Amino acid sequence: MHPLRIDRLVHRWPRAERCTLEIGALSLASGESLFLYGPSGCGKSTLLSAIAGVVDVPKGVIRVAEQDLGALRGGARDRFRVDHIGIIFQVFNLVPWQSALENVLLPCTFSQRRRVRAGDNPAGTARRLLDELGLSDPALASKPANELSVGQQQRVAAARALIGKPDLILADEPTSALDEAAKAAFVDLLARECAEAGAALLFVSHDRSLERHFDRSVDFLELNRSAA
Ligand SMILES: Nc1ncnc2c1ncn2[C@@H]1O[C@H](COP(=O)(O)OP(=O)(O)OP(=O)(O)O)[C@@H](O)[C@H]1O
Repeated sequence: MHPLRIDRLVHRWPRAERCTLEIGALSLASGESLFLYGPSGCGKSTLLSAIAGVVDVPKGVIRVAEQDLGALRGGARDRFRVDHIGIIFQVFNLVPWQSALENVLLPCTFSQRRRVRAGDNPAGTARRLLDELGLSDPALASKPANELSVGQQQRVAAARALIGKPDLILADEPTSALDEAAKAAFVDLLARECAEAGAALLFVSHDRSLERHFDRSVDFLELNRSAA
């Protein structure tokens, strides 16, 4: 089973002069981590949005866990996304008034698959993930997300993406607010947690200093013919 397989993908934003994406092929094996690097504005976030099924692609096929996303519509696509994909956004998109623990458990409230895969005690699993990601203090787990530091919020977002073992984790430059040492530590931890959960990791960034933490790295401008 491939967590991700992309074939001849083309995407153009409305009113854009040219295509943002023209990608021949890209695939990820289970447990594999891929670092996709490229300059600001080259289309990395657009690619992740297409894989997450939040923007439509008029041409090409995106398969997540062997499911063709183009064959799913509306609610079915939304359910598929939360069942199979964990997403760490550039801005973490935490629910600000909910505690760190409640934020981590969110996918389990929307997805039965994630709830079952989180084990008999999803709250215990959430605490373990927070602990492994460096938020072991119970006082932090019960704090509202908007009272956490940026680095702490990032760890909550990573735990939320990982809970219930989705097949694929998409990470959109989640380290931009951190200093060099914290960045490296976070990426290392994230790659390890993904490998342990058997999830494939697609991490996009402009910062090549992070490259060494991943199994494979690809230059977005080479992958994407529209940049040529
Ligand atoms: N919702 C949108 N509507 C129209 N155009 C968009 C939209 N989102 C992005 N774009 C355009 O698509 C191109 C690629 O943007 P994208 O955000 O994918 O780049 P990126 O590589 O992720 O950049 P960054 O590293 O700065 O986040 C840009 O020219 C941008 O203006």
